[in-house]
Amino acid sequence: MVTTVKLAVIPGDGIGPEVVAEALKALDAATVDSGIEFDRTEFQLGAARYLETGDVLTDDDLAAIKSHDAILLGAVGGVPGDPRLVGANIERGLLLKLRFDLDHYVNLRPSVLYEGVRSPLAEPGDVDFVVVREGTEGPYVGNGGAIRTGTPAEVANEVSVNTAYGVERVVRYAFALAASRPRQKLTLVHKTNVLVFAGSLWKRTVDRVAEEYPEVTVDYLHVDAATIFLVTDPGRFDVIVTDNLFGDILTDLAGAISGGIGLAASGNINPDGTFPSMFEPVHGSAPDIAGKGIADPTAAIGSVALLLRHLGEAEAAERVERAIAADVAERGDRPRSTSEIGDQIAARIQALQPAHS
Ligand SMILES: NC(=O)C1=CN([C@@H]2O[C@H](COP(=O)(O)OP(=O)(O)OC[C@H]3O[C@@H](n4cnc5c(N)ncnc54)[C@H](O)[C@@H]3O)[C@@H](O)[C@H]2O)C=CC1
Ligand SMILES: CC(C)CC(=O)C(=O)O
Ligand SMILES: [Mg+2]
Repeated sequence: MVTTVKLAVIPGDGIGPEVVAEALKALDAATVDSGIEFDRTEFQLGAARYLETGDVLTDDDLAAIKSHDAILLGAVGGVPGDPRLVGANIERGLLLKLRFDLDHYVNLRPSVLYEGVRSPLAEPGDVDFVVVREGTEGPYVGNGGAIRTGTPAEVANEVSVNTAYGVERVVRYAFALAASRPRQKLTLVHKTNVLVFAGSLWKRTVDRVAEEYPEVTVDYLHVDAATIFLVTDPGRFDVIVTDNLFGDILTDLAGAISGGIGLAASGNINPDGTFPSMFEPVHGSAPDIAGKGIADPTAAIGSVALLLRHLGEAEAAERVERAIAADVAERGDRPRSTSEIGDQIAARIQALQPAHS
């Protein structure tokens, strides 16, 4: 019997469509002759659509996306500072709206330094950790405003929202993940010394849930110190749990130390299964390299592995991951185009036969 998965594909802007095309090659290669097939619908959303039509995300778009089983997204957003996009709020009105409305409260961002990949760190050691970034709260919720805008007396607020409900559910997810990994370690990253109200809620929640996981070693770092240790001793991290803003920043750094942002995959997960989860590279639309065919599609392909694992297709996910590991191990300094990398990873995926065949 073949299971059909309804997949919403949002290529987006800049390098988004370039890397999504390669991710779809990997998805096809991983699921050829398998028990799963993808019924794909493409949604043209992002800065380009906004400039053409004035729409960011209509109610019809949202309803249609919700009717799918999963989402694959490239990246959205134009050139930072483009005056035509001021006020359009593509990131908040599209990307964050999807994450919030589809209750993607876990933003899962693994970092592995694959063998053969060069890190900018002289002695990176064993880099293998996962950032569990809260995805629906924090300073990204749009709880703010400004007065006297444009005058010397302007005041702008952007208030971070942290609820007991929201913090507890992501902390519980992070503990369960830590308990399932060999090193069983969880690090809370926050700024409890200054952000005392939110910090206290996060710390108390971690301490309380920790009592249910005696096998998990719990550590705490202020976010500024965490940036030091990510660079000087990344091997100390296993699972990091943190808020939306800190997680956003730390995962670009994590991508950089693990060989580059072009390798960093992510999943916006709704663990309850009420809404479709969304898989995307950590990076943005990279307008500086868009259209040149030089974007690294590995992060988007890695996001396909996360998608497959989320759908319960562990064997196919593993083949994608093994193909990526084999590809990056042999990269060296040889320049390859986006499509060359995608073709070669897809060929490796196909060559790795399923264990049962
Ligand atoms: N999930 C999303 O859709 C995200 C969207 N954005 C949006 O993307 C636009 C550009 O944002 P930036 O801050 O410049 O971040 P960015 O991640 O797009 O680019 C930062 C740097 O990394 C490089 N880079 C990114 N992905 C790469 C890849 N796959 N291969 C090789 N190099 C890569 C870029 O060339 C650039 O030099 C903005 O409009 C921003 O709001 C930013 C982050 C995430
Ligand atoms: C709109 C931003 C929150 C996107 C981003 O930078 C991210 O999710 O990493
Ligand atoms: Mg980011």
